Amino acid sequence: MIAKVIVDVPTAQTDQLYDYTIPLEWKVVAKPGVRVIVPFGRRAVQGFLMAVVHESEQSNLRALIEVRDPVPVLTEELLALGQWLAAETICFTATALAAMLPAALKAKVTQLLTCHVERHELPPSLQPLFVKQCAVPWKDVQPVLKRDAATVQAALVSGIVSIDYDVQEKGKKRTVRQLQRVAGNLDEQLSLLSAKAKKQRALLTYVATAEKTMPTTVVLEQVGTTRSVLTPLLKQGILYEEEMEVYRDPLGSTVVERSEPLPLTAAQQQVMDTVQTAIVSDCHEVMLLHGVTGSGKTEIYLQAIALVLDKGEEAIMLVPEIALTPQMVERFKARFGDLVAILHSGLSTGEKYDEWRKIHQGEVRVVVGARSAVFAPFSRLGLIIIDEEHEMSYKQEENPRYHTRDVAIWRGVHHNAPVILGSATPSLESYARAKKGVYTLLSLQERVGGRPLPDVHIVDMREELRMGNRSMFSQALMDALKDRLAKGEQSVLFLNRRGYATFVMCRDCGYVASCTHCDISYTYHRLGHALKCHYCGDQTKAPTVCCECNSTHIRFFGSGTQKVEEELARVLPEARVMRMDVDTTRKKGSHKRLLDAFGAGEADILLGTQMIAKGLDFPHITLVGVLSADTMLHLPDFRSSERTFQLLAQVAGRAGRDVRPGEVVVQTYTPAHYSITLVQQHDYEAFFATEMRARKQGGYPPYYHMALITISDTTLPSVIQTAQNIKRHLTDKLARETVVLGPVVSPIARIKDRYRYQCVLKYKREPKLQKTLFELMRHYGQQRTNKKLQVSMDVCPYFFM
Ligand SMILES: Nc1ncnc2c1ncn2[C@@H]1O[C@H](COP(=O)(O)OP(=O)(O)OP(=O)(O)O)[C@@H](O)[C@H]1O
Ligand SMILES: [Zn+2]
Repeated sequence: MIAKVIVDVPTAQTDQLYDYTIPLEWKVVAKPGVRVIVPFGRRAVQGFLMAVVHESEQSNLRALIEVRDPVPVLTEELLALGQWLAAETICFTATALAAMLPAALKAKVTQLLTCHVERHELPPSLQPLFVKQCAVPWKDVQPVLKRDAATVQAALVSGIVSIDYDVQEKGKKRTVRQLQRVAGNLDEQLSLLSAKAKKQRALLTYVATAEKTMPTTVVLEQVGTTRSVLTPLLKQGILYEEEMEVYRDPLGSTVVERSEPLPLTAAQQQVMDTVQTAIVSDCHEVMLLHGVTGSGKTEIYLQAIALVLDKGEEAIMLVPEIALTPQMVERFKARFGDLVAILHSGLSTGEKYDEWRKIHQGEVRVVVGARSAVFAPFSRLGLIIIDEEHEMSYKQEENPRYHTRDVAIWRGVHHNAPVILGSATPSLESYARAKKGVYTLLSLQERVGGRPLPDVHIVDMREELRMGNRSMFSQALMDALKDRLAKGEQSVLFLNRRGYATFVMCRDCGYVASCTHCDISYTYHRLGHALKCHYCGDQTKAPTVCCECNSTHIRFFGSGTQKVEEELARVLPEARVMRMDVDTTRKKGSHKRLLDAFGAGEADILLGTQMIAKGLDFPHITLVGVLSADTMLHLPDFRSSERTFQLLAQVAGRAGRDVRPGEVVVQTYTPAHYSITLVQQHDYEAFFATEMRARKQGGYPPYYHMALITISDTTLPSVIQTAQNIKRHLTDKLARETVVLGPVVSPIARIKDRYRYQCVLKYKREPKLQKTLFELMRHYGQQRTNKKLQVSMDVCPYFFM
């Protein structure tokens, strides 16, 4: 038997499969999808076992050293997906495969495989091993295996013994000892005990009559006794303890009340009919659900998932990281209870591993999660939903640089399962595809219950300044806030920034404090009076004198959430303000605590960043204020208008979701920009048309494809040299119609002491793209002379910085 292995070595020549013989002791576990340790050159490296075959064309095969998993961690489907992903995104297959696993499995430490006794019918050759304990390291079984392989295999196949990771492994699995009674008649067992041993009798009776097995500690507590009473019962073999795995529960002890499906509105029902047909007919189809904010998209997701579960299949529900609010999670837990696993970056490595294991072992059938949950190892996938499909966080910004939408569609095709993309403001790419009929377009034009979309007022901040108002709040916003305070209604203030001030500048010489390792200005944080670099994390004390001219006129520009909070306290001292940003939600569970408190009416104004733009569904919010709508509009990125429109529409969507109508005040310095005026008119169609014209004119997606190649190195001349070589190579190899822009210096010219240059490709059709980029990757990945050089490639770039 020969194992075909992809080794996890970034400098491997190609994504070639290397062949290894499988030693006898690993045969039972060496299946496609397990991680293995193999000899590679003079080292032992990790790899993925891709296939087991009978013959090899390679000569002088070496044996694999070890198998790391008792059962495959990747299904055959995911192995194939990994190969596709590597080719599509120009990265090594091993990198793509590793991206599908939870962090706990990415650690390089060797996990100990253990052999457990499951039933007391051990074959004689195995008995000596298990006299004292019911689990032994797998390596102890190997000598037996060499002598008597058939018996061991039979014991594994019939489930008398099983192989698993070492349960004691720290941080990976959590276990408790549970108390159980050996089978048999309770009265007979009681008769074995002395009549005077009242505590022992009580304990035994309790265990015998309890409805379910419980941890030993709980039983002892319930019976009101101690371990000393238990010990004799264990010795006599009437009770025994078993190590049981317990999952860490990310929701903690919160009890979620069950919810029932709501009767759908006519518009929802119409959408649901199409979705249902797709689900029932087992056909792959991509549906784009364009539904305005508050139109009841989530209820459709819930009912679609219920249909899939009825069919005995599984569903993946993807939400942007930032929208994965406790509110959202609870809606799914409330409907599907323990059938749901949750995956997001707020979980600890251990919690993520537990949630992943529930999926892997088939204990749950729905996963609600951020980007990487698209790789959930389900085998009977019936539906994938991507909520807020336009969100940038669906694009991974490190290798493999995939877009979640593409992966979801690949899996949908593989499983003959529908994919639903949902958004109030679909990405231009998706909407264009829906208009062309590539996706099925479904739409919900109105809010549930016929509630109106909020009135949007645009305030020209230049005008405010001219009238002498220099504060960060316009008169209109101030009046509206006061009005809500008087009525006891809630408001949301949205600021597209965090920190206290965006940058620190000397008013005399204009010097701006910036990071010494990155060409980016520092952000001032009031806590600790510190300057932080948001790129490399560098931190320093805020200056009191300018380091250029020694002036003391240092000013903190911009307005972060902290500064707005202070300002609010000054101008509206009676208002109870709650601030929600990265700094106030760092602690685990704080996100939920803040939102619960706001929902319970403990604050009048919720002030926050992106974090509050999405998914919030609070009935008492009647006012939304956007402090500065332009922050994103002027970024050097062709998608900046689209992002501005999407974000404003989302934030506005938080207002007036219940009986009382909502109002939105948008403060801006560019009131005439179509991204802003069309939000006021709630006109996505018009925005789409206008923006599509701009894209066509500029030669941008969805009319053209783009690819971004970023070159970075520690010295400027070598970056420029390499960038020019790359440009030449691309121009030589690619079609004449393909435009190769650059090399130019990247918008952020230096990060972590590395200089950065970029080339941008624009093309309609470029059959040689993959091949050419792989050549570059291999060439520069191998150049050992200069380890500092990095060339990164992104074939669907979302960040051009
Ligand atoms: N059929 C229905 N009957 C009554 N209420 C409903 C119905 N469908 C949805 N709702 C309620 O309407 C509100 C808005 O629905 P939901 O949050 O699903 O909208 P959404 O389209 O997902 O919004 P957003 O995109 O803004 O997050 C919720 O409070 C929800 O419980
Ligand atoms: Zn820095």
